[in-house]
Amino acid sequence: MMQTYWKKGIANRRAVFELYFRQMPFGNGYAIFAGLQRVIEYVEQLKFSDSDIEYLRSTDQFDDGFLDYLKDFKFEGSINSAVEGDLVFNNEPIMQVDAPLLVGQLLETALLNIVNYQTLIATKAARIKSVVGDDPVLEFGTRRAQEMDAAVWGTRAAYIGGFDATSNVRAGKLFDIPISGTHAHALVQAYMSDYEAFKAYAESHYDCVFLVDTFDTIKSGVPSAIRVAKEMGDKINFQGVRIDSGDMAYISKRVREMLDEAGFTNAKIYASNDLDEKTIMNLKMQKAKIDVWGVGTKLITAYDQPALGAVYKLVSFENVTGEMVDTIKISSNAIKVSTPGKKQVWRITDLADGKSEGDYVTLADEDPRKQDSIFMFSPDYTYINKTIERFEARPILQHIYKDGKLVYNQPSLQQIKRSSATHLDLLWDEYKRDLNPQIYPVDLSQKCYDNKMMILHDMHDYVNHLKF
Ligand SMILES: Nc1ncnc2c1ncn2[C@@H]1O[C@H](COP(=O)(O)OP(=O)(O)OP(=O)(O)O)[C@@H](O)[C@H]1O
Ligand SMILES: O=P(O)(O)OC[C@H]1O[C@H](OP(=O)(O)OP(=O)(O)O)[C@H](O)[C@@H]1O
Ligand SMILES: O=C(O)c1cccnc1
Repeated sequence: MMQTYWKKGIANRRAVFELYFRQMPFGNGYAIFAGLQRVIEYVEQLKFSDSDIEYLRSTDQFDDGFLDYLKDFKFEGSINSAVEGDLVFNNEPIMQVDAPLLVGQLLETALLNIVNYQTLIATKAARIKSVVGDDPVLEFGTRRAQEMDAAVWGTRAAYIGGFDATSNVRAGKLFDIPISGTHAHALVQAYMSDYEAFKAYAESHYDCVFLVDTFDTIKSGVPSAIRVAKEMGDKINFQGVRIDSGDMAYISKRVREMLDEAGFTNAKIYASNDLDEKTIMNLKMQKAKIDVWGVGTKLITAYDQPALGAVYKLVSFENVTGEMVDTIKISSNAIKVSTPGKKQVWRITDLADGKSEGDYVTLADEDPRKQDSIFMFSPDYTYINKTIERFEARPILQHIYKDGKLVYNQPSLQQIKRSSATHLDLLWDEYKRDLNPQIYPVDLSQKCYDNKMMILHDMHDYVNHLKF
């Protein structure tokens, strides 16, 4: 496509692309945006090396002139985006590229790859965090992640979404995420004895969490952990034990009794084994005595919904006379009809209660802050509407790149994580429940809606009059 644009002389025409997803992941009431840091890293290194160009030449698909042009390629144009940790919803732009057509086109797949994955994992993490409450929850997924990059960036996204620490030490180093972990069954198997293994571990570590389920949790694992903790006394910090199999409600209660009877009332019970928000909620209902949750596979692979499904669509394009013309993608499936025009998303907060009323999608030249009231209506069911009078409108898409230059000061990961929790506080609980949440309104301004309808009718007219 880049070669076509270049050869046909439209490569430098201004094009606006927007990235959005159509359905809320996991049936959740909100999603947590993540991926911007990696998008910036990607854009910063965007160029074609000599070996890239030689490779492209070897495919015999490209003109020499086009390949010469690629030698000096660099990102130019502007990117507006939701910022990491903010809440985002379906059918609203969460990233926007306003750039020469060829540049915007090149970014499509990379941006989708990054935002689709990281937003999905941050959202899954937030769902899990919502059921663990104040208990610590640890990211344990690296061994099951879809390769190493997913493990590291997925860990970062999970941290944004509410996880407290990770067993991925590289993610700890790269992003300053707290690291935490216990030990595996192999250590116990190497000694073929719980007691010998825990003793060896205790003699080589200060902080100790013993994995007690290798042979028999109640008969061997926990008694051995207690014995080692007593023998080592102050020489170690006996943090607790981890259970990784069996009926975790029953076993955790038994383990709690044993630890308490031995005087280790502060020792914590860690649990892992295919946990997710459903199992955790269920274990809590059963009053399982679990203090710390280790979650791996089902978080890092977004097990119950492995793709967010975000798309990247051309919404406006410069015509031959230099005017911007809004574009549409039509489908017989209503949800797949794109909304034309360069847009902005405004989070509307009712000043009376400080809670979010919904998101209001306008064309980019509209500013609801200049209005006394906003008429919000559902674009699918226009009879569902409301007028808001005392409100605050916060723009969700922020300037990240302007005319090729990075203009966004990236906050620290800690700030991002905190901002995510603050944004969630502004959402009514009805949108935050795990099961069948209320649907958060994402409404189009009248101007944006009318523009869409007009273009839709024009395109239908055009198609109906085609003759071949
Ligand atoms: N009391 C409980 N209520 C609901 N789910 C539980 C309870 N206890 C354990 N689970 C979950 O049930 C599943 C049990 O899986 P599975 O049978 O594979 O584990 P296991 O046999 O105990 O151990 P292993 O992983 O070694 O095979 C896990 O997802 C676990 O988190
Ligand atoms: O279950 P997850 O949520 O993915 O959490 C991580 C799992 O990884 C480890 O298991 P391991 O690879 O040793 O296999 P196991 O299932 O036999 O314990 C650990 O003991 C957890 O069970
Ligand atoms: O530290 C742990 O106990 C751990 C880490 C990753 C996966 N499973 C367990």
